[in-house]
Amino acid sequence: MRTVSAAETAPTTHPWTVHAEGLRVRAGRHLAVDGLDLALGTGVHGLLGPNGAGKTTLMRALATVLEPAGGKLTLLGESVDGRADLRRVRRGLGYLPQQFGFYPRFTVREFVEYMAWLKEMPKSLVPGAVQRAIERVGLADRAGSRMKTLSGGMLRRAGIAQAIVNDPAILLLDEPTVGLDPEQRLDFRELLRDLGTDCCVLVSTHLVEDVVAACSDVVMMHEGRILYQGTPDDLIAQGSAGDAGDSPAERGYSALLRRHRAEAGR
Ligand SMILES: Nc1ncnc2c1ncn2[C@@H]1O[C@H](COP(=O)(O)OP(=O)(O)OP(=O)(O)O)[C@@H](O)[C@H]1O
Repeated sequence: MRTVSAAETAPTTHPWTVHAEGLRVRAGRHLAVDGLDLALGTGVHGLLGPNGAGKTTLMRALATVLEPAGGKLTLLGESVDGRADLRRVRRGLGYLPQQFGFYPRFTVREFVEYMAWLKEMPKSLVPGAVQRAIERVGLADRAGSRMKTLSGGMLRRAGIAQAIVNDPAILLLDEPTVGLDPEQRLDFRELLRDLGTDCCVLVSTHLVEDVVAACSDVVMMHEGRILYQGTPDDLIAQGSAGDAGDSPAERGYSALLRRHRAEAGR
């Protein structure tokens, strides 16, 4: 039986949650996203690609931190361009950047509350939402600890808590498993699957195994474009015994890159 990807099961009568056509985005002076087409609906989408593929730049554009330099980008049915009022879209977004800033003297609870306030959440909903987000990432027993006293993995989890506090419709997680120990990674996969039941989650990672375990859809980027989109099973089917990698999914990933580079004459 063929597994169906989230992109295929998304309703066709509604706009995609995330839709890009010929999208171009600059990182500094470099055109890091260059003619990218992408359609994402509800589910967990794993974003893979070699260093410098443009994953972070794409994430930053979807988070409305970077303005597109060209092409079309639609988020939650709203067109994102220089003239757009992005407040409604931003209220529906959650974003964990690769590096995020915080006041070191804030407690975990204060940090997540502060982010809820920045997202313009109704005041009466904040305490409950903050508590729920902190519990979901397994930090309830550290809610009163100052951010500066947390380990790297705990900081990452606090970052995820702030990203989900507003129950976003689009959740963007840029390398969220960096610094997590193996047990936390397993918990995180479960959290991802749970979040993906009613949210469009895009998670960038170099850990192909996390994608296979937790994602319904694999999106692979190379040189600013989408090289491949399919299910984890489809990704695995791309590889063979001779391809580089320690697992069937890694071999599928290597095979796709190898073929693409061969076709491009590199
Ligand atoms: N501020 C900048 N100025 C110039 N070039 C940049 C800037 N930021 C990124 N780039 C370049 O843009 C390209 C894409 O970078 P990006 O960080 O989006 O890739 P990535 O896929 O997230 O990489 P990684 O897996 O290493 O995090 C790279 O070639 C990078 O060197």
